[in-house]
Amino acid sequence: MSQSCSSNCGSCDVDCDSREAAKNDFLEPANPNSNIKKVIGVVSGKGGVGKSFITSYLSVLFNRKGYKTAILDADITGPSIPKAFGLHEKVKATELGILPAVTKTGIKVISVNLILDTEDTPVIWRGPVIAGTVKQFWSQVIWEDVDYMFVDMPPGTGDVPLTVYQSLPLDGIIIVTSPQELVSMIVSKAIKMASAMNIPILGMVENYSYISCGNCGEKMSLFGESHAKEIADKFGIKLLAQLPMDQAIAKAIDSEKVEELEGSWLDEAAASLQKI
Ligand SMILES: Nc1ncnc2c1ncn2[C@@H]1O[C@H](COP(=O)(O)OP(=O)(O)OP(=O)(O)O)[C@@H](O)[C@H]1O
Repeated sequence: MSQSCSSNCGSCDVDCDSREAAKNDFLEPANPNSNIKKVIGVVSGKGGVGKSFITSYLSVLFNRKGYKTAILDADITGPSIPKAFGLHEKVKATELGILPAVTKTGIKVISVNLILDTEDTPVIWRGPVIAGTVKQFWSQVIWEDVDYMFVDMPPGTGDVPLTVYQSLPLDGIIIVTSPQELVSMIVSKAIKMASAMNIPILGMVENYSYISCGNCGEKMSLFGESHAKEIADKFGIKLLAQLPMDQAIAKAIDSEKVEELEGSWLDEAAASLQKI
């Protein structure tokens, strides 16, 4: 702590014990029966860039490596994780807490769609209720023996990402983007929000970077020249991967078989994230 500390972290940028204590004030306690080693948030500046696919496939890769893996779907109004894994049964609860669903290969999942009466029931809840649900997914679910948890965040920089940043002990986030998004200020906002909250940014993933010609294999950019590297360099962030728009990906998600998908697109990203 600096000698001139006023205990007001909002007006000071020194990274000291006092700031760490202030940050921990908002942390939601995990269920007493949980044991979670690492928590990685997956965020995007806007919707539809493939954040849920990246969350799902990273989990699949970590699970294949032998890590006990889990997904907390914090995208309450647009949950797409259960469908990618073909999970449709409601989760059960005991007096100790909620038991997460388990996918065919053993990935633990919680999502609002595993709780609602029907999957097409819209979530018409106000912000604080949505944020409260995310906290409950952390504190009331029994996350027994998890090496890596991936949190699929709602897009944008609103109330729920803020709640996740404050309530969950994130080890870091990755930012998913697409070439067209980069021409706007949106990615910068997401990066700046995480920095303002002192959340480490582990890297950036650009989805829909190109398509490969089925005949000659030539890579074609659909949305013009990528600025991913430029943005990553500007903020001193690692560009972890650039993924193509690939029919096999869309097909695996649509047929609820993301666990059967084979592709090396995120291998290097996963190897880098393993080091945190
Ligand atoms: N690289 C890709 N190639 C082909 N299809 C993809 C790719 N990435 C994602 N998709 C498909 O695009 C759609 C949107 O992806 P996804 O749900 O992951 O986006 P999102 O960013 O999580 O959206 P939201 O923020 O609205 O939840 C899905 O149907 C998914 O299967």
